[in-house]
Amino acid sequence: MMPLAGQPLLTAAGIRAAEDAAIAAGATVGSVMARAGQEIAAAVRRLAGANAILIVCGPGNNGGDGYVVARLLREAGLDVRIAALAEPKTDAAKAARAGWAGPIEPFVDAKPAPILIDALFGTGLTRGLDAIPAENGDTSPARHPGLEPGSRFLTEEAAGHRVKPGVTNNGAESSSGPVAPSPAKGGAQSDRTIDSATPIATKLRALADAAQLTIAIDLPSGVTTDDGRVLSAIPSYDVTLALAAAKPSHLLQPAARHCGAVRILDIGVPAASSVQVLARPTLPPPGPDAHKYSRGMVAIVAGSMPGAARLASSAAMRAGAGYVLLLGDDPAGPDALVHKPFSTEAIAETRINTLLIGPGLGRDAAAEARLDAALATAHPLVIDGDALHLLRGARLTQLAHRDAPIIFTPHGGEFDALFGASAAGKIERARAAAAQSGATIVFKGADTVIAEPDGAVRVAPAASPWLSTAGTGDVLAGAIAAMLAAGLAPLEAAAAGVWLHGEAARRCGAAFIADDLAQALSAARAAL
Ligand SMILES: NC(=O)C1=CN([C@@H]2O[C@H](COP(=O)(O)OP(=O)(O)OC[C@H]3O[C@@H](n4cnc5c(N)ncnc54)[C@H](O)[C@@H]3O)[C@@H](O)[C@H]2O)[C@H](O)CC1
Ligand SMILES: [K+]
Repeated sequence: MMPLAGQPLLTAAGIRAAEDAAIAAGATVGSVMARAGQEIAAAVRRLAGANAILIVCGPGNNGGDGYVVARLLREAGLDVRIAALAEPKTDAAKAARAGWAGPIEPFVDAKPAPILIDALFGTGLTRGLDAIPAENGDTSPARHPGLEPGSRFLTEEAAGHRVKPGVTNNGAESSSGPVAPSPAKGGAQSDRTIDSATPIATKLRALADAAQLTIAIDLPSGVTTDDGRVLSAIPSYDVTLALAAAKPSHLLQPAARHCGAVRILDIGVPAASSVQVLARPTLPPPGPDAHKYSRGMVAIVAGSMPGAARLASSAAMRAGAGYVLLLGDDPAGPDALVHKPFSTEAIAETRINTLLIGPGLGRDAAAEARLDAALATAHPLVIDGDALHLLRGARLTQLAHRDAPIIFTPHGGEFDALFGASAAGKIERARAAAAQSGATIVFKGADTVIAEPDGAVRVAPAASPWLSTAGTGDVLAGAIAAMLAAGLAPLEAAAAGVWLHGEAARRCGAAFIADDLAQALSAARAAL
């Protein structure tokens, strides 16, 4: 089982191409499924201990994986039952089904077990779960008033989320040794009678609620593969075992929160992609000949809200910049922070390695003048906050003519204002914005996506939700500016800044403030 960091992210089409390449090299779908089954069964045995297992199988190859796993676990002496949504449709799934000697329960009538394994749908899911007619059960509108197959998806909000303590998306659970079943969960829910006439997602939630450990094979059934959408009111799993490679929906919200801890299983299908999970950066400490300018000089343009620029300055210093210059009228900040009034001469200082503009800049005429002066320099730029709002239109087009790197750090609102709102996935949107602007885009959020104009992408696993407090974006901008000033390429600088920011947040624990976060960057940097 591999953790996510640094791994390629493959779309449904990408994983099909990888599988085709493996088949061209001598594998068969059946041999790949057999290997997948072995890897999943080994992982389940480590996670589930000796507890009884229910595997729910769908009609495609995800269901096929389920049949193989069931056979292997039963051969290993475990108490395994299968409930099927429909007969297998693919040759490989039919062969896997034929290898299962035990009974098969109809999905709608399945009784829960302490361990639930979801093998209903994987990368082949095309619509919401409740739109799928169950062949072994009746989900017709006549039995389910209001359920029109193909026309009604339950909403996420309707689901309510089952949250289990101690399991995080980036892997807090042990990868060896059985997972001790949690104490009986929510008695009322565990004991409730499962109505065999409910739609698929409702039934799946009931089975999950009654289980002590839930494991999704490849993806939680009911999420898309490529863009993080949740199509039905599905449960949140404890563990998702990703086959061959991680998929974007393992990291993109809201799907990611349904995955639990994601582990990748090597099933002999090599995977490569320019879209990758954010990796821990390699940032060597300063060498013996280092001096303040060789470590990088960051200049930060202040504006009408000086606190934001100070936070960014503090972050740049503690992320490792050798010299931080605050250009504005605010004399406050640590003694190590150099202050100068803003002027076109001061901003043109040739020793500046990176100029950061936006935190607390304001949107008035003075702010516009400072932004135009910043854009007129030849410095590498990090553009955040208010400066992104002022960038719309002609200024954005002019940027394409600059030689030095530019990094934009928009949150969702700033991204929409700059590039337009869209229902497309976050990776696709960030890539298009990077290609259009020529800038490296750090599209912030619970699932930060970094995109380069050449199409390279890094996706960050979920960081601490406590980052949702004022000023943390200013800290991120400062950290990224320090990385760019140190000479890292824009993608690496953005990735390192995002990683340091997430690590600093982890170290801060709960209810921290942005000042604490900036302080914690020193320790995050020291951990590398
Ligand atoms: N990645 C690999 O190399 C391997 C992956 N394997 C597993 O196979 C699935 C993908 O299998 P596939 O058969 O393509 O798709 P699914 O099993 O996810 O389901 C497709 C199945 O379901 C039907 N369907 C989909 N959506 C709907 C809907 N809304 N309504 C009705 N029916 C629907 C569709 O028509 C198909 O019949 C992957 O995730 C892995 O788990 C293999 O092990 C091989 C190696
Ligand atoms: K699944």
